[in-house]
Amino acid sequence: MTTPDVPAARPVSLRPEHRSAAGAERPRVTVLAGPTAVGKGTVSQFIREHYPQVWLSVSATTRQPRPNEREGQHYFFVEPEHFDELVSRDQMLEWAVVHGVNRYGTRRDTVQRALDDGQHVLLEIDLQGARQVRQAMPEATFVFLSPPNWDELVHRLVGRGTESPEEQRRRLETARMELAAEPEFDAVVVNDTVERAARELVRIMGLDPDDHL
Ligand SMILES: Nc1nc2c(ncn2[C@@H]2O[C@H](COP(=O)(O)OP(=O)(O)O)[C@@H](O)[C@H]2O)c(=O)[nH]1
Ligand SMILES: Nc1ncnc2c1ncn2[C@@H]1O[C@H](COP(=O)(O)OP(=O)(O)O)[C@@H](O)[C@H]1O
Repeated sequence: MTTPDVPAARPVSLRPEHRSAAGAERPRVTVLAGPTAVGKGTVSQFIREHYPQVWLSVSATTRQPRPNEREGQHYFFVEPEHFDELVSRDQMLEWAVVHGVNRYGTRRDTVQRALDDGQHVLLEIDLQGARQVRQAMPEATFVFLSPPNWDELVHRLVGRGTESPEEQRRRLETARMELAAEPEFDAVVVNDTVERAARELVRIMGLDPDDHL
């Protein structure tokens, strides 16, 4: 995990109308973070399929697409030069180098547009990005997705089979650090089963988990 040398994140505006009716203090932006392979992508995908009332941000990344991934659906796959340009033009709400090589970031304008449209925004990002959003938007809700236990996390990482043993070791080292950051978050959701975790997350967002497709 590398901390990028970026200036303090500039906020998108969170006006009163960006807060839900459930409470004046409940913001419409929720950040979901957690260690590698805990199931962030899986829970996010469940929410994408079942809760269209949630606007799930699509990140830009410099990494190569995996065979099952679609441009604009999982990520916007961009060249490193394009990513540089987005950063230098201050178009990233947050960004980070994740797992040592690739950059990932959230575009400020798309988040702003979703908020202006009255949507409930969910950002699935890494810990470094969550900390940047915390600076930019302290009113947002920060949710940590946690594994039932360490062995299950290892099992999920190995079972996914997308990383070499060397890369798995590296990610597990990072995961230990990430797990230690749990107290920084407003809420912890244990990803025991995908549906239960997704429902809990939706409830934390101030939405009705029974209101789904
Ligand atoms: N900071 C930041 N992290 C992101 C963003 N999008 C994805 N990530 C994180 O990047 C990491 C790698 O994601 P990915 O390449 O899909 O690999 P995987 O999560 O290990 O399957 C995960 O921890 C994501 O949460 C983003 O826009 N900003
Ligand atoms: N609740 C769960 N129970 C069992 N396996 C899960 C669960 N959530 C995710 N997985 C599996 O764990 C692996 C890692 O999930 P993924 O969503 O890729 O993690 P992340 O995005 O956090 O890196 C995948 O193989 C996925 O199918």
